[in-house]
Amino acid sequence: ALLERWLRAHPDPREPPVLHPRVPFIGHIIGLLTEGANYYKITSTRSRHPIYALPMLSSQTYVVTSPHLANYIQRASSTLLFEPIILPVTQRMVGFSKSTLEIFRDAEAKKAGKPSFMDRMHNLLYSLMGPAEIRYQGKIVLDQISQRLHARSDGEMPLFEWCRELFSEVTAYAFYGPENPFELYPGISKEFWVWEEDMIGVMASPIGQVTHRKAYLAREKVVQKLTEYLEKGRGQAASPVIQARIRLHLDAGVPIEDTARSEFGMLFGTLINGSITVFWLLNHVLSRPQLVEELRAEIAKSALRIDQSTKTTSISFEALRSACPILNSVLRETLRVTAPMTSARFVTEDTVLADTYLLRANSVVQIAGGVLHQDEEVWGPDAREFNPHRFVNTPNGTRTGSTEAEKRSVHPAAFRGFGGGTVYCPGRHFAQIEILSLVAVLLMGWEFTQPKGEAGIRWNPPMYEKRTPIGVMKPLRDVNVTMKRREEMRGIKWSLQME
Ligand code: HEM
Repeated sequence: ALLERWLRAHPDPREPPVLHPRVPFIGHIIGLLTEGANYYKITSTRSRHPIYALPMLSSQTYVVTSPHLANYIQRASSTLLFEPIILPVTQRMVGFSKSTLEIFRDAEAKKAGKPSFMDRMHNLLYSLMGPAEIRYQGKIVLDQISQRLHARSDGEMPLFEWCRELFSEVTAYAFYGPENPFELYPGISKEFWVWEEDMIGVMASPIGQVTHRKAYLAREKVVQKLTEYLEKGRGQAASPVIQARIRLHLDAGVPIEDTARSEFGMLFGTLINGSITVFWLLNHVLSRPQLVEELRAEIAKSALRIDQSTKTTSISFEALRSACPILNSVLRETLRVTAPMTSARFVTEDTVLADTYLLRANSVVQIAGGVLHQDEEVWGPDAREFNPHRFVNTPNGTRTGSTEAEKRSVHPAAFRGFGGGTVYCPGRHFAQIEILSLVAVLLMGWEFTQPKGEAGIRWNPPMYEKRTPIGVMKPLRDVNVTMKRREEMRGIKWSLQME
């Protein structure tokens, strides 16, 4: 307490204002653990500064709530690093060994000024997942979605569970090939989501295998199947990006089991945010009948082709991307209201931000996406509402307001759905192919009505806002619907195309 008092009395005047916890040392840690993504909203209401410091034990976390400063954080990528944060987090998440962690840290290469293991991984992902490189994999995922929807019969279902199963299976197929564990062992997808449900518990507990046994065992089952996948050489049919990742690991001397654990971490990136986003997008659209009609008209006009001779209806992803502004806007708006991304970076040396704020070495700085996404200054008075047309004119979004001056384009760093700067999600092009195409075919081909015996569909479940902010927020309950082919689309064969 004395030390804390001394530190409080001697801050550098350039340091961001400090928001002291109500319980000394650990108050903010307790707040984050109990309030999750919500906690930054609570502290930002108390602080009201564009950047402030939350002291935690002997260190501190700076929280950024202005798009202008978020932009500076993105640009200071030589001293504000993702790697010192993501490596220990991934190790706790997937459980690889200490020796593998050292291979990933690659101190030798860094000392010699050569690209480290993580640099090479970063370059590999960004070079193999660009819009052009991802087209072949895009075609596979679209074929998979078409085939699986054809095989589906009408009936009742829990929408979130259905979305995540379908999305997990088609995505795993596109990344890991036809002999991926999700394809060979149908129960594995469920195991993956059992782990996801309690992954924070497994990560936070020093003895997760005892205290959060169910989730821990589920993870180990998936890892075991991924290890078998690698041992049997099934990765040879994987996408180019996965083949290159596997080669990079094995060439660097990472054991097969830890390579499998690293791929388990990749599944976290590829499956979770996308599945949850599809659910929320459908929820926001299907609960607004007028928006459903508007989107159907947009897709029918710009992206749908009907071949009467073969009774095939095709939807072109390229047209969805470039000629369906409302659909694209709805995707970004869905992320804006459900994704409180925090872009955490480790401050490796004292850094002065925007010529004004001093960030101390060995601290953490986070961009509070959840706060930024609800800021009325940034988005206008309807910041807390879902506005499907917000991103129609520009991908950065337009501020709502009553005068022309108020209706200005939003700062490009305010939308945090895919991060930004050097850690701009490399999977975003692929996610866009899957999500836009899946939603478009569901809207054109199916109706979602209330299940028998129920008074209506219970749309808009509450979001799991109190979870530690790791991605798009999950719904706290599922939404039951009856999914039925539209009369005018019966007997039609669907084909999702890239072009
Ligand atoms: C809707 C779907 C998705 C969302 C909302 C999303 C969101 C994000 C965000 C916000 C970040 C930045 C994290 C930060 O700044 O700290 C990120 C990074 C990342 N994402 Fe995604 N993502 C999605 C889909 C995917 C897919 C399909 C992949 C598959 C490859 C992927 C792989 C990654 C990876 C590997 C990183 C870390 C990049 C690096 O180390 O530089 N994501 N994602």
